[in-house]
Amino acid sequence: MTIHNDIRPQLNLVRLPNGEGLDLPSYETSGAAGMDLRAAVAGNEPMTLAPGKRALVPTGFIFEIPDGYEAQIRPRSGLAFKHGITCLNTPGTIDSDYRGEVKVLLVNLGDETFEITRGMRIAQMVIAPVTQVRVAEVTQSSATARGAGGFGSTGI
Ligand SMILES: O=c1ccn([C@H]2C[C@H](O)[C@@H](COP(=O)(O)OP(=O)(O)OP(=O)(O)O)O2)c(=O)[nH]1
Repeated sequence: MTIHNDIRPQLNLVRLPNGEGLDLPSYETSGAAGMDLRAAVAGNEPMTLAPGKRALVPTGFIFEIPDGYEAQIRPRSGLAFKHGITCLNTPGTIDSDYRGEVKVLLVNLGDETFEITRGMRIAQMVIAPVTQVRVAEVTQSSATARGAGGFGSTGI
């Protein structure tokens, strides 16, 4: 019998044919919040992203996010700072019941064409707890000190 001392939730991954040979998503340091995701573009055919253009970049894996969690796909700050490469829909939401290939929606906000090569770490994925609520329609909202104040109502 195998005894598992690791109490972290388990993330099952299914490797797709285009993910053959790619490293698994991984935490780069022991305290990293996000796992880096790699581009599953063809090895002999890098994807080019011209300034202002967007592209859905495959990761080569199906992720089985554990029940009660979601995955958030976020940009890598280095790519954003150096090349203007970010996620258009940040944070992208991966639902726990999604069973398709996870893809990363990148956009080039820089002023030079960017080349995405196979295995390049293009984004990071944070696993976060999700709370679903019961929805109830009521006739009146409860009173609070803030009331309807917002958008700078407390001063800038
Ligand atoms: O960056 C992303 C965002 C989403 N997805 C996948 C996983 C997610 O569970 C599914 C649906 O995403 P979302 O809810 O953002 O899409 P939608 O536009 O609301 O479409 P749907 O009607 O399919 O929910 O698409 C990705 O692979 N990458």
